[in-house]
Amino acid sequence: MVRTALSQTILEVKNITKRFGGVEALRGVSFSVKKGEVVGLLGDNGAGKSTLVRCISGIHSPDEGEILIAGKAVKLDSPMQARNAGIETVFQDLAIIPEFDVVQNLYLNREIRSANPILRWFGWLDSKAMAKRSQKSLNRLNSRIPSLTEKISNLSGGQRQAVAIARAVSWGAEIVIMDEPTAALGVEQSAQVNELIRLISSQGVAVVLISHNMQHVIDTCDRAVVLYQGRCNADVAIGDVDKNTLVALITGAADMTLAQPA
Ligand SMILES: Nc1ncnc2c1ncn2[C@@H]1O[C@H](COP(=O)(O)OP(=O)(O)OP(=O)(O)O)[C@@H](O)[C@H]1O
Repeated sequence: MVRTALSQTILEVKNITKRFGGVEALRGVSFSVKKGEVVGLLGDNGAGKSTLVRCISGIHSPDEGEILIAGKAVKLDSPMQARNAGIETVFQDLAIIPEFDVVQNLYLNREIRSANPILRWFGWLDSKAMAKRSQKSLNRLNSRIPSLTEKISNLSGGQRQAVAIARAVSWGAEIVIMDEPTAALGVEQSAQVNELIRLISSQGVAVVLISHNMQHVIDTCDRAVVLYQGRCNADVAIGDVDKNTLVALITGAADMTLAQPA
């Protein structure tokens, strides 16, 4: 599926190198993502995908290279700095608390405190405001979540993903990175998550998606960036490749480095 991405480049990763002792996990990786674009980040086990995502999320500091947001170089030395730069990452564990309800999870660590100074002093939260804004965020995503007061443990895997994605975009993220969002889901739930990814991209959010599922990549992404042994092996429009080519790029049987845009 190919959609017209908005033309402004929002994320640029330039020549990122990251070493762990003697292991060079990333060797001069560059790629960029436009507003509203969905880019698949592919690669075999150990290719460097998680390390790259961790550099963009402020968890690892690259040894070399730079990251630009909307054309400006940014220092992402902590997850908070990445968040402040408009980058949200939905990791596989989703970082949601099963015993908490939907609103509590959407506002986890960012609770709205009561407007009343006395109640505020006692640490009271503004539940009404959080519920109202949560409803708005979920409406924006055409949510199928039954109730805001539903405990996360009662939701399906796809609905949990939806809560994690809603939390990411409800804070105004311009770039959302997702690590294997459909890995643990069945066919129908995966399709719903894909729909959600397309929806946020149509609202201008740039999405970087780690996936090992080629059909998912073909169905959801505009472009694929393939890592092989820490290097960028290809940066291709999904319309220009088929599943077999993607697999060949991932295993290193093919290399489209020369075909990449300058
Ligand atoms: N904290 C670390 N310390 C040492 N080596 C690391 C560390 N993190 C990653 N590596 C190494 O860096 C390389 C890239 O690993 P990375 O986890 O980024 O790959 P990946 O593409 O995400 O793999 P997978 O699909 O299996 O998650 C591997 O050789 C890995 O062993």
